[in-house]
Amino acid sequence: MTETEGITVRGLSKSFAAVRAVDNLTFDAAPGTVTGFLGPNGAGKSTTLRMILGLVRPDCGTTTIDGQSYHELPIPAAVAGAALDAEGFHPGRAGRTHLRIYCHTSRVPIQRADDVLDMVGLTNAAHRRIGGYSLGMRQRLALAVALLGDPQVLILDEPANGLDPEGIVWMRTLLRQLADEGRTILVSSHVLTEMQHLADNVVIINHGQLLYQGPTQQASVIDVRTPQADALRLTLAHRDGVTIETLTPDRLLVTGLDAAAVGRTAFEAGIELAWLAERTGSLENLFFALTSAERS
Ligand SMILES: Nc1ncnc2c1ncn2[C@@H]1O[C@H](COP(=O)(O)OP(=O)(O)OP(=O)(O)O)[C@@H](O)[C@H]1O
Repeated sequence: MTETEGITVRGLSKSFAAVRAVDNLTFDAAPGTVTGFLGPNGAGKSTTLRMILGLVRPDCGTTTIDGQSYHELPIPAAVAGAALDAEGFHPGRAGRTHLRIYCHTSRVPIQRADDVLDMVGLTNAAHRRIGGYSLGMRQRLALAVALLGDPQVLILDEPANGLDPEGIVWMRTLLRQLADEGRTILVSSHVLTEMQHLADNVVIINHGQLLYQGPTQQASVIDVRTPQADALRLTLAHRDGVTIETLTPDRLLVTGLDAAAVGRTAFEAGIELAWLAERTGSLENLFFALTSAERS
């Protein structure tokens, strides 16, 4: 494994007919960390991951892995491994045969198939037909495929889906170990409590737009009411790392600043505040505060 620059996403947009699946999205996933990629159903997570992997062409914007677009990578499997779903396996094939075929197409030594089977705990099922695998076993096999090229970057779409509690702990331990080795792990999930334990940083999106990027543990959101919401929005918007969600015409949710910084900025700009609260705590609180904007 060599040095990596992680994943960058810059101004990424994609529409399918009238649906704006991803809307001017910018974020990073850094080496040595697990980045949780969160959002409600239909938020645009899978479309984003597919654009990073060169499977969907963006309308505009760029994504890089290790400083290059996916298509520019000389041996993609050696740089980025992906597990996008646990379907699409040939049911009549044994797990080991499936991996050996991938070894061939990915230009990886055939012995690597047994190594990754061992890593994902499927050695005993290596000769069984995939059609007889449980969903959790297929998830492990998908992860094994992603690991074949010993990549610096792993992109996983809902990898814990179908795993039992023991499997979830196993996955968490493995991903943590891979990140500690300096790899970049980008993992989408609906399981917020799991992300609280696993992810160093989270990226939360809704309607294809970034709502929050930051450390999981310090995740907090400032809930602010002001009769001058437009003015406050304009004043805060130019700050790096700040995202602002308009809940109602007089209420904003601000991330990327603490309550004192929001209050000070408003004071300095002569903007009246009616109410200011910092919501900290679980990732779940932050997620629901941010994604409930249109329900308020
Ligand atoms: N190939 C496609 N053709 C048409 N619309 C699409 C296509 N792919 C995605 N979409 C739409 O784009 C939006 C974002 O979908 P996407 O699958 O990226 O979201 P997601 O966050 O991964 O959702 P989920 O958590 O449910 O998997 C949705 O409205 C979806 O219906």
